[in-house]
Amino acid sequence: MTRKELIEQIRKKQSFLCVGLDTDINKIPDFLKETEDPVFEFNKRIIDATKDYCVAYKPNLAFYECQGPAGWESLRKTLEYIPDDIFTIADAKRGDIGNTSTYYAKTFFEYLGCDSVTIAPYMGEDSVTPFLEFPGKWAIVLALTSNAGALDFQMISDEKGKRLFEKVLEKTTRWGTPDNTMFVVGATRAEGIGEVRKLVPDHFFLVPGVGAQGGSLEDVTRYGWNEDCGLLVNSSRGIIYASNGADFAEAAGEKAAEIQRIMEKELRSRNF
Ligand SMILES: O=c1ccn([C@@H]2O[C@H](COP(=O)(O)O)[C@@H](O)[C@H]2O)c(=O)[nH]1
Repeated sequence: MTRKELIEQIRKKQSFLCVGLDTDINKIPDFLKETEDPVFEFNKRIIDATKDYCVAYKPNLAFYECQGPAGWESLRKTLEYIPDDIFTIADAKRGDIGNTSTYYAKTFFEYLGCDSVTIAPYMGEDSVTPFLEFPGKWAIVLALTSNAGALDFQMISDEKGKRLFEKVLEKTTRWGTPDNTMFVVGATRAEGIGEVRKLVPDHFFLVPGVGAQGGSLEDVTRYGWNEDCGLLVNSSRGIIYASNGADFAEAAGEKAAEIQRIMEKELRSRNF
């Protein structure tokens, strides 16, 4: 999906919500466990209930890979089921020597047909650029993450006071463009979102950390907004486990609709 198409979807749906498909087999309602593919059946119902309120889905690979070949099949079927006009993110946090990164890119972009994949940039240029060679596809590079451990490396400063996450932004913006690169910036660091926005005014941010991790949607919008919206805000557990009963899909739909209404207010107040 191109940037123009993504922005069109945000305008049309008045939403910049990404629903995280972190589908934990242990949290799936019992009645679905009797089906042939419980993870897919769960996701299918979540997608049916939430697709009108979101512009992106983000399956996190950990929840699928742990199931072996069956998990990969659940993931493949899920991605195939997601409507074509919704942006898909494989949250896989990949990146390796160039030759290997090319094959990761082929896996996510060609075999699974995802629009984007999350990238850990620690191995540098040749680990990231292979993901930028696929027209219409995106690399979503970890910049300032939402977890406590973000402080261990990302905030380390060099002798001039430049922090590691700033160096990541400076370098990666030279390798790609705002049409094929996004950055992960955690919602738990509202002031950090503002700092990143100043450094990269044009790029889209994937922002996890609202909902279960406590980040504020209003703060994310205040600090992260750019003239194209520039935000995809993810919530996983807060939506897909809004209820653990037979009404789980209905509850997920209600939660997604509630977030979309807040987003619509934010978008309209900026004449978007
Ligand atoms: O900085 C980061 C990067 C990725 N994540 C991932 O996003 C979701 C968040 O799930 P919630 O249930 O909404 O907390 C999950 O897949 C993480 O692995 C992140 O949280 N922070």
